[in-house]
Amino acid sequence: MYRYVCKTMLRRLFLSKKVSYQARLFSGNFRYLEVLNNENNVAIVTMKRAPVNTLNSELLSEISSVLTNLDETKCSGMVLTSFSDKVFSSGLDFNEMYESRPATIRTLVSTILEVIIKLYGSPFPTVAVITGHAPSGGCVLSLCCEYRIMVQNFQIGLNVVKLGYSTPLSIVQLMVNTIGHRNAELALTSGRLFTTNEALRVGLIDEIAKDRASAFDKANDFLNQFKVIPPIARHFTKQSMRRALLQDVSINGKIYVEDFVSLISRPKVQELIAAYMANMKNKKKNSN
Ligand SMILES: CCCCC/C=C\C/C=C\CC/C=C/CC(=O)SCCNC(=O)CCNC(=O)[C@H](O)C(C)(C)COP(=O)(O)OP(=O)(O)OC[C@H]1O[C@@H](n2cnc3c(N)ncnc32)[C@H](O)[C@@H]1OP(=O)(O)O
Repeated sequence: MYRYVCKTMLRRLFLSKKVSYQARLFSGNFRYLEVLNNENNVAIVTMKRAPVNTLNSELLSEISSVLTNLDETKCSGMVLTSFSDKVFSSGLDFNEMYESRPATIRTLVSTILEVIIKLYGSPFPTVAVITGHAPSGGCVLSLCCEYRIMVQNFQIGLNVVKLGYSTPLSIVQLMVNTIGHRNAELALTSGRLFTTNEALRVGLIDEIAKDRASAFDKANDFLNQFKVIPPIARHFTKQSMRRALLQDVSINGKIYVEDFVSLISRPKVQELIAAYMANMKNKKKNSN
């Protein structure tokens, strides 16, 4: 009873201030995400898994829940960003891929697949405000958004070949849809990470911002243009543009996941991941 009264009072308080009750409650419910609604009913979703927003199953599953909820509550738009001014996301968590049981890798991979489907196919407009490096899985998250604004002097790209595994077909397609076939082939086969300036030149991002605040201004400008567009017309047009990839993933998703799990589990790939992790640690030690 006491909990009910408190909840009702909180709800009235939030509604009276015209602040989204749902989104406000969200911010307390997640371990690795903060979700706030702005005055335009745009959800600002901030990843906050310190230090570098490594994408483990828990963070991904939180993103997935938020996406479902934003769809159900008909938000007007979403900005995906990072708490950090250095890293947007460092990609999938090696700790869930290295020396892990296939079931652990499977959970990780199917959860990112779930996020990809929901984010790429979301009815509301989406913007990635990339406040730092966005390698691999970090780049994938931003590619699923409709618009990418990146702060200067960082790197973004899909470096997965360097880890010894091939880029899954649908991820290749995401890249091709964004930067074209030729540029995608060159980038993916070499595992290239682009600087912010290079990323703009090739079309991997849409705008450069000098800092977080200016990136948010640009994100608002992007989202505001949709105020005069009927949402259904916008949504169907987005679906038409994205249908091929979404259909492929919903039909073949399970096969992609299993392929990825068996690829990651190969001893050679495990060795490469171990070497890559050791190299990261060494770099850090030498720079200290
Ligand atoms: C659509 C259908 C799809 C079907 C297929 C299904 C699924 C496929 C899905 C997606 C495909 C996309 C593939 C993704 C694979 C990956 O994402 S693998 C991860 C690749 N990531 C990287 O290569 C980046 C590695 N990290 C860095 O380069 C740097 O950390 C950084 C991001 C540039 C930041 O540097 P900074 O100096 O600030 O920090 P540190 O390097 O000191 O890092 C801090 C701390 O965090 C640890 N760490 C960093 N990254 C990871 C990681 N990815 N996993 C685990 N741990 C990580 C690092 O070791 C440090 O730890 P500490 O020394 O203990 O403090």
